[in-house]
Amino acid sequence: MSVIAAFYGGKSILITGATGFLGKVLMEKLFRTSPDLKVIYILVRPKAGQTLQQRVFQILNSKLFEKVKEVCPNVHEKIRAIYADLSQNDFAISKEDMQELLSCTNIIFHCAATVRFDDTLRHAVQLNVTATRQLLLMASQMPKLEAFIHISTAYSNCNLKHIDEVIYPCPVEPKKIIDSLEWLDDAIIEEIAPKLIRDWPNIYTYTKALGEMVVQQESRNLNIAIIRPSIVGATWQEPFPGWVDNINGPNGLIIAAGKGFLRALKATPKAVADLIPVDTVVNLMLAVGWYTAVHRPKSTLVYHSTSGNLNPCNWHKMGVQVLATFEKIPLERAFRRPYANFTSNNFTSQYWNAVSHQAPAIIYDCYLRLTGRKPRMTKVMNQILRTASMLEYFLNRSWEWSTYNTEMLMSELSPEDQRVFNFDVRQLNWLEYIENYVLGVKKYLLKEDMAGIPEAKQHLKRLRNIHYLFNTALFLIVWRLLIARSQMARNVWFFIVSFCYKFLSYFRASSTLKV
Ligand SMILES: CCCCCCCCCCCCCCCCCCCCCCCCCCCC(=O)SCCNC(=O)CCNC(=O)[C@H](O)C(C)(C)COP(=O)(O)OP(=O)(O)OC[C@H]1O[C@@H](n2cnc3c(N)ncnc32)[C@H](O)[C@@H]1OP(=O)(O)O
Ligand SMILES: NC(=O)C1=CN([C@@H]2O[C@H](COP(=O)(O)OP(=O)(O)OC[C@H]3O[C@@H](n4cnc5c(N)ncnc54)[C@H](OP(=O)(O)O)[C@@H]3O)[C@@H](O)[C@H]2O)C=CC1
Repeated sequence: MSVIAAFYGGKSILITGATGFLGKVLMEKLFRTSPDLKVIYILVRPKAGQTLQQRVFQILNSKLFEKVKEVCPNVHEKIRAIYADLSQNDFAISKEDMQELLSCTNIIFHCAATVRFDDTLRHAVQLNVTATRQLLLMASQMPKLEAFIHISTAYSNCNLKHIDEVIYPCPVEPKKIIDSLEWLDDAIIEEIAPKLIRDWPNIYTYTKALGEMVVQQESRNLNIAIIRPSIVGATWQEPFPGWVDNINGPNGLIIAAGKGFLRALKATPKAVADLIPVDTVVNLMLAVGWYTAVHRPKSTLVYHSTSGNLNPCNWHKMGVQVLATFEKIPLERAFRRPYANFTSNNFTSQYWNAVSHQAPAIIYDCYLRLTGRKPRMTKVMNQILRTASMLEYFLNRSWEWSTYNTEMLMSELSPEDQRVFNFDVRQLNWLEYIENYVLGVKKYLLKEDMAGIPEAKQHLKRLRNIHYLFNTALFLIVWRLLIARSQMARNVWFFIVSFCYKFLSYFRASSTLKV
């Protein structure tokens, strides 16, 4: 019997960000391995015209939860969705709900955050810093609380090259920033933001660093741990390989590459691609929850959930495998054939952007205009290039994350727990993982049917023929223009034609002789 699974039995667990990528996989694993848990409270806001109940219904009826329904048929009775908006005072939770949360919660997993790189400083601080402080305040009033697990990011200190499992101080106190945002107006805040974030690449990583500092400062006598995942990718094994449901991080770029929009990336091929499967992160979270509650370490422990130092993969290997998978399993209705290059050189990158991205988009938009349709490709292309440029910082650098605490925890687990809550990334086979990942993007994110693969392959063949035809036509036009204008080009042309003629005459003569 798994000790960790048994630990969560009978527990009341509070999860923020349960409707997000990580939150959903966390809930799934909890229900599957500890079906006898008491209740999972989730803090949810209505979104996109859906009520809380509709959102929960949709999650429970998704493919991700198919196995859970077999193991825990009354799963819907064990989820209690509580109306909450983490950017509001007291999270806008009703008095009765707050009372229940305060008196019953045993474990907290704080996953909610804004993960947008370009959010406003005000909103990112509200969510990634102030909300964390508020939740810690709530936690301090929970008599039954055993552990508070805060999810940060491995990139919260990406201004450093070597990152240890410790909380680093930020140049400006989070409290000072929170206070000043109360009276500064939005225009001034956006003006001072670049000065505040200094050598952090974006508001997201900066506010996640502030969030960690808040955890350290407001920890009181709570049992707290921080988990720092790197780039969270599709599931590796559980509940099935390749599950993914949003376009963050690599996912959007994989789609853009598969559809033939993105054919070059400014990336350093040898830089470490520090991806970590979402189920590995979740297994670590659950193990940390157990360890923090049962062993009560004296200080707040930080755990890195990264792959680079234990089982490194670089962008070259990843890119090649992504393309190899698209050869076997192409995406439907591609714009161009998937083909791409990683370049770390500015000039080459700009050249590829002009030739491989912008020019085809403009040509296609001209074609749409000529056929009476609305041009849209330039807009799509600009959006993709903007996203790629936002991720560039992470594609051109490598970091070293130490993993002493994570390895220590692994050694503390029983063999059964090491199997059920496996977070040993050394066992990951990258080629297999990436293939399943790409397949998952096609099936679960784009909802493409596997029966459409022969047609998708046929479509790629047509695109290849169009490509050859276009290049030949372009060559002939350029050549024709050159011949009309330059004597040298004419001389070269006559030389080639007479050479071919002589070659053909010789070939015909020698074949006649043989007969
Ligand atoms: C030698 C070489 C040989 C071989 C070469 C082979 C080459 C193969 C080439 C390609 C193969 C691809 C291989 C995979 C490479 C993967 C690289 C992945 C890098 C990832 C680095 C991530 C680092 C993360 C570090 C931190 C990790 C974290 O802690 S957390 C979370 C990460 N957060 C995010 O990812 C959020 C990022 N997104 C944003 O901040 C915003 O979306 C934005 C600023 C990028 C855009 O904002 P905007 O308001 O303009 O747009 P939005 O409304 O959000 O969306 C508009 C449309 O854009 C689409 N979109 C959004 N995000 C992406 C995306 N990531 N990729 C693609 N498209 C995206 C979105 O769908 C919208 O579309 P429409 O709805 O149609 O308008
Ligand atoms: N994905 C990644 O690559 C990585 C993620 N992380 C960290 O993991 C955690 C989870 O990330 P991930 O699941 O990918 O992110 P998602 O964007 O998928 O999920 C974010 C969650 O936060 C919730 N949320 C956001 N704003 C509010 C609000 N005002 N009130 C209530 N809930 C809100 C969202 O709810 P709603 O559905 O209503 O929007 C959603 O459930 C984050 O802390 C992130 O920093 C760390 C490293 C990498």
